[in-house]
Amino acid sequence: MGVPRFTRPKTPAAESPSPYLYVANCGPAVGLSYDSIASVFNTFGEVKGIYAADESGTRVIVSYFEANSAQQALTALNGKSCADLDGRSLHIRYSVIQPNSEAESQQVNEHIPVSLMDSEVNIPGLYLVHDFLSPQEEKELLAAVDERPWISLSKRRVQHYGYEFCYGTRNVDTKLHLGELPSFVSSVLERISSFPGLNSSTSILLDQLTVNEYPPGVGLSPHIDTHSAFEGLIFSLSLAGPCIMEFRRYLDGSWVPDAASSAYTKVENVENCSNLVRRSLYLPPRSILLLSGEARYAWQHYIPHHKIDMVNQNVIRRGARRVSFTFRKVCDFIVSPCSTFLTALIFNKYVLLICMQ
Ligand SMILES: O=C(O)CCC(=O)C(=O)O
Ligand SMILES: [Fe+2]
Repeated sequence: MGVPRFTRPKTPAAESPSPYLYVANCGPAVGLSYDSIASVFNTFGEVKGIYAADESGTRVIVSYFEANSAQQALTALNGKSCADLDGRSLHIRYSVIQPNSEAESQQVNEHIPVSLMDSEVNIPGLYLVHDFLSPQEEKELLAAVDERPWISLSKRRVQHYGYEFCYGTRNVDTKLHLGELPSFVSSVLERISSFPGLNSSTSILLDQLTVNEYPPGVGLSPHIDTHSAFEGLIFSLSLAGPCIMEFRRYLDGSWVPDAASSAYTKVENVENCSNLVRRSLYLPPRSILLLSGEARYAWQHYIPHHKIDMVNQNVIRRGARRVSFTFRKVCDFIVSPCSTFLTALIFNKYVLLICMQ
């Protein structure tokens, strides 16, 4: 957060000396840790930071305090084999700061530590259960959806069961019931009904399923599932490939009703990151995630658009595809932010409105 965004200059003319270097053939995906890169570049002057130049894991930005240090490093290291970096030949150019909007569209993010366990993420209401399915059950579920028609969105494919989710309104048409959830998810629903962590008296009724298929490098934009469309428990089963899911929440400030979605959104610009908290969780295949309470209502969740994820010091490839099954319960009545069916809950400093049964 708050880290400047850099890129490779588009034209050689833009390559005037700067304190920032774009270094190719260098990074965690080729076995070089940020620490080892920093120790080599530190010999030419004080390094301010090393950042991923993109999601490849093979290109980094080395940011110096002084342009002079960058110049020395470039002269000494460019195109030569570097003994302290496994003998790799680095390809180095000056880098430029990217305009914000461009950086945002590429979603070049500063890495945040990735948690493996729900308890490390420390978000109330978020639960992750590993190995919720066996490899055989995973195979059968994938085969079942692959036999059914997919709907192609611009970057991923989806299937809807129970009720169709409309991406334009981020809502469901409750009058258009597509039928019961398919029999191939019966055993999953049964296992969900005794989900660990939930109070045994909590009845778990789920009547909407969205299956998402993500090709490598495709993620999901930050969102909170529409408060008025779905009830309080959202289960997401991960199949085929892994990913990381990130969560973000504003620490303070006011939340306002969003007329289009009936969700609550924060007014300030997301790029003003000073009051934004982010967490990251690794979702392996066959795991299931539950978003409830604060995790469901207050935190946005999203999947960064990466082909590889850095999970601590390990490079994890996304795989040929990731397929998720998201189970939700559609709210039985239409609510608006002013509805008498709304009640206010206070989570930390801000107010959220949720629909009551
Ligand atoms: O793919 C996932 O695990 C999450 C999908 C999701 O957040 C959604 O459909 O709202
Ligand atoms: Fe979601």
